[in-house]
Amino acid sequence: MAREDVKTQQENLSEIAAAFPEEIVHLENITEKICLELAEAERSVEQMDEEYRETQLYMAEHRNEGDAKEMFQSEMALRQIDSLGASAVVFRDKLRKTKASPYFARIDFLPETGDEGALAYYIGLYAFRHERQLLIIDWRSPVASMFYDFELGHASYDAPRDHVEGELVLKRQFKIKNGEIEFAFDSSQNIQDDILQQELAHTSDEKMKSIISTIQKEQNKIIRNEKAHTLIIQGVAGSGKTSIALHRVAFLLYRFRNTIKAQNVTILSPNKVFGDYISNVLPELGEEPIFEASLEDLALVQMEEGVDFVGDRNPLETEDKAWEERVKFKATAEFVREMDAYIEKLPETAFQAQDFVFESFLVPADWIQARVNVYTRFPLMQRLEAVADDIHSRLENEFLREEKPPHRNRIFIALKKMLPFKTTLALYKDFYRQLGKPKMYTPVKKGVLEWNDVFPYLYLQAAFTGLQESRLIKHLVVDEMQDYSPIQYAVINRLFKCPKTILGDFGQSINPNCQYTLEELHQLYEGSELVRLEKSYRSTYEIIHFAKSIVEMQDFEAVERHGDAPELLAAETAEEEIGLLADRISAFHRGGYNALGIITRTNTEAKELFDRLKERQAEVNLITPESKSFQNGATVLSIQMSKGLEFDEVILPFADDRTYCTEFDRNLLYVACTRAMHRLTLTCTGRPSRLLQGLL
Ligand SMILES: Nc1ncnc2c1ncn2[C@@H]1O[C@H](COP(=O)(O)OP(=O)(O)OP(=O)(O)O)[C@@H](O)[C@H]1O
Repeated sequence: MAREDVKTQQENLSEIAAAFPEEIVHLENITEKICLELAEAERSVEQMDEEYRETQLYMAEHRNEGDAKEMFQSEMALRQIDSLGASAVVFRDKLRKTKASPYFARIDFLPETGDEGALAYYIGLYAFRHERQLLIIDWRSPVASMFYDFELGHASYDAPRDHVEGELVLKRQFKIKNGEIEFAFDSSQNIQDDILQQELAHTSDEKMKSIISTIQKEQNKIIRNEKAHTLIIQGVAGSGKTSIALHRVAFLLYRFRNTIKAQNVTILSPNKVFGDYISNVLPELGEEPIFEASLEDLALVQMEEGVDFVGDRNPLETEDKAWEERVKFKATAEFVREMDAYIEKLPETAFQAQDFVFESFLVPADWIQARVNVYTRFPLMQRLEAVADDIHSRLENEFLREEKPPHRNRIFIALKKMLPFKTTLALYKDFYRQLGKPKMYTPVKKGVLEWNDVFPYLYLQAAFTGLQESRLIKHLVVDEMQDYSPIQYAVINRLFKCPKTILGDFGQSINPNCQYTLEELHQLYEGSELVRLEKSYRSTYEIIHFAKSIVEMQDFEAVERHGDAPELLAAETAEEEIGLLADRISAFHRGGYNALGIITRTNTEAKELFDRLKERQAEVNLITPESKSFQNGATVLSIQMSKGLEFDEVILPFADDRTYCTEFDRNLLYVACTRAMHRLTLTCTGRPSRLLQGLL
């Protein structure tokens, strides 16, 4: 550490000691107690380790003595020590973190009904108790909500069984690092915004981080909403939607800890890179990571044997009009209605009841059809199973007969023969035939579906043979909601009947073939709550102002954090533009930022640019749709792959009038520009895009 830094730190400490002497003492006291608990926790871990080793040794020494019962008991003991040991390690690690940074805020609250004066609450990532006294409260506790929701003066909170009113008489914020107070402010000094600014001014991290000390009031409302079965969050780029959704999961895991565990929550995210980028937030909040899946993962699990599919094509990279028509046709709410109408008629069209005859037994066709119609809640194949049982019981009850009725499986096989279409695939083809649009189904080859057929197929499969519904998942988070089509939502709703948090930004829709609207999505979830976030936290005021002008959006606010205005570098030739980019990449590596994103319109362009930059020895990475993780450094990637990510600095190459010229391209530019936190540069060869006219 440099001498000046040491001096500043010491000066800082003495300033805090002069302004808040009681806080220095309080921190010392609490640290002493944390150390006592930590020493105990460390002893407990060591003891478990020792017990585990001893039991293992004992088992190794006595294994050949042949006492199976004793070995079994030792095995069980080992498992129990292992599981207790794992909890002890988690507890110890939490205490270690608590020691380094025990709390970030203090509120003094005077309840209306209290007669003991104001109570001081210290708020931290984890609650901390010593000798049965609660010394730090969890940020998710009801009392802590007042820190986020109220200024000094009247305040209230909802405890599980009570609503408490009173007055906040003190609100203090801290930053404690390695057990030392780095700063402390009272909110009466109106410094809260400065703390948020400091957080936002940070250079980017490889993984998304938690925001518990600066959660804003409108965000807190969403995080703590426990009433909505489905909560839809429409928020502008950088408004903290993904952060909030993950903090909301942490809140739900805390609030409903007896019924929901991390393994009961899944997040549907656009790709593996994004999944990797957000994977640290919940562990940072002291919770286990949740399962991340993409639509492709879901399809792989559900798809019937013998049917395969290929990944999606990028609509920006294809000129295939017939394909475009197929995709557009299947991406509307009307298409779901067409499928529903077809499915409703399935019991009659996909099953043609005939008399069931076995030796002298006879069950008439109309009785069979009536039974099939009764089981409305089941897929057709399961209905046939149920009807096979019904027929079997009916025949068994014909007790006057000498003959035995046929085996139930034999009846089921006979019923299956009454299906004119034996497979979902055959039925799927018939659906388009009935619509008079057989060309809308164009498989890649026999048994291999195009991506646009995968979810319509699964929807039909749900009605014909059934899907494996998830009972394990009790909360589903859907990120980038604007990227899913109505039929995909229809299948998601079949698979996950649990409460959902659905978030995204319809302004960031980058698929010209899917024009689903927020209103349609809202209507799909009857009784859902829709909240809007209009303030962006990621980018500087200048970047937001620029992005907002591209999409001509009004309801879009920026935090007052200033930086350089976005700039446009125009080159005479393509070669010159690549040279400019290579220079910028070198300057980035010499500078203080961690992450630079060079964002192209398509994946093909990203690959080509990467190769050309490599030829010039530039130090860059490439993210493709197959990539699995996100790293700091300079990275070339497409707009599609940049969704949800952020970079200290963004360069948008090829911002010329041929590359970005349609109204739809405005959305693309908006997504790319709002990935930048601190700095944005556009480069082009020749005429700049008309969409940028007058903006730079
Ligand atoms: N209250 C806050 N305090 C500190 N940082 C915040 C806060 N809210 C959001 N941020 C930061 O703003 C950035 C954007 O957040 P996030 O990625 O969750 O936004 P988003 O709405 O999902 O963005 P996009 O739709 O553009 O992908 C992140 O760096 C996040 O940490």
